[in-house]
Amino acid sequence: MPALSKALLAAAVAPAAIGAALPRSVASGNVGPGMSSIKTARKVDSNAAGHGARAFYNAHLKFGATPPDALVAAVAKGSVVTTPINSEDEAYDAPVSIGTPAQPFNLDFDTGSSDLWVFSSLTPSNERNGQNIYTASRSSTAKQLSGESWKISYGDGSSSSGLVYSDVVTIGGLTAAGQAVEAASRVSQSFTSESATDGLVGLAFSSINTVSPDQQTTFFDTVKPSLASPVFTADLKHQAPGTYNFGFIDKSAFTGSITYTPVDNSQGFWGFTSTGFQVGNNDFQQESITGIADTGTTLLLLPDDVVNAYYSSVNNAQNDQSAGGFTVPCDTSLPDFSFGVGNNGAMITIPGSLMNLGPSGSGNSCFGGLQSSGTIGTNIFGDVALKAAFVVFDSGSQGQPQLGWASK
Ligand SMILES: Cc1noc(C)c1CN(C)Cc1cc2n(n1)CCN(c1cc(N)ncn1)C2
Repeated sequence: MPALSKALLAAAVAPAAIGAALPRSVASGNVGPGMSSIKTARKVDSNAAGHGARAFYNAHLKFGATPPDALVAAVAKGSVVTTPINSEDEAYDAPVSIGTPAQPFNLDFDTGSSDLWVFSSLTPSNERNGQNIYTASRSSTAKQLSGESWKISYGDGSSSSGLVYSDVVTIGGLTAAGQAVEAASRVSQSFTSESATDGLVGLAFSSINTVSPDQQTTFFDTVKPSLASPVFTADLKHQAPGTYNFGFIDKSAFTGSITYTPVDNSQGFWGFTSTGFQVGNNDFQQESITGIADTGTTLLLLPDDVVNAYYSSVNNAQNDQSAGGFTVPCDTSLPDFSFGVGNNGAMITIPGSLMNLGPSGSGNSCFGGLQSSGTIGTNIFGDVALKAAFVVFDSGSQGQPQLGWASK
């Protein structure tokens, strides 16, 4: 390409690029000598209604301007408290309202699945155990998606299935109108027994939502266009309330800096590769450990070599098949476990105290928080790992999805 036209092309692109970054009023006055402006047709996409507001809002922040109130209101953010369902931090529930008038639920936010499902008036009474139930006929905004159904099974063998409605879903002040609400017409025993949990909010990628024949979007994907930033964060705590935030990063919630690492979402999960591990103050062991960030799994499930390295440093630890895995003496102080993230040497350290999940149910031994990922087919960074970190689930603020990890 001859030099002149290359320069013109560069000049032609520059104002358009600057215009895209700045509020329109500034961009149109920005055409100077040797520059030209390109009128772009504004593509109106009803699904992306929030994109313009988000770009305008971010342009204000980028140039140190205070966004007008109306603009702040137009870019949504949400924040909801999440609480362990028991003293072993087996899962974390958060309050969710569905329908008009609002029907309240406590749902397990699960970054390892992508269905929002609830116990319902369709769930047989012998499969209920005090859970709140969704009754679509009592919601003026509920509409059944006719011909649609769902069926899901989880890594631990539990499962549920049912019919599908669209309704209004509100989490932490964020409202998703027309969200797919999957009403359970059956649930497996382990859900029946879990009286504290009324269902799940799937926060993995919508590509693995199970509604058929028309796959539905997760709550996060439904509200994403209106968010100030296409992210949510998980700040889980040990035996204490934590927080899920949507649309923003709370800089007061973590220490140091956030280290980002690319996400492989080809399987629908928040997949990433850890750079290795460290037991206590031993040397860091470089080892690519590919797995998923999964708030719906209680444990940290890693390869056998990692698990053996950890428990070989614990006196009287044993792989007790009657307990279902590695156990430790309950009065033992356990070594910390660290795993590497990103390519700058950053590590997340799980204190030894969080590596003990309490009585194993056999003898006076306690169940280890780190267990073998063995035959699962992937490693799983579940709650034992996630509660030691502030985790950013970023679906694309920089283009491709990424996970951010910070200590706290
Ligand atoms: C197990 C379990 N996890 O939290 C709780 C609560 C339990 C046990 N509880 C009695 C019942 C139960 C079983 C499951 N859940 N709840 C949550 C979803 N499950 C997942 C999600 C996911 N991403 N990966 C694997 N299973 C299985």
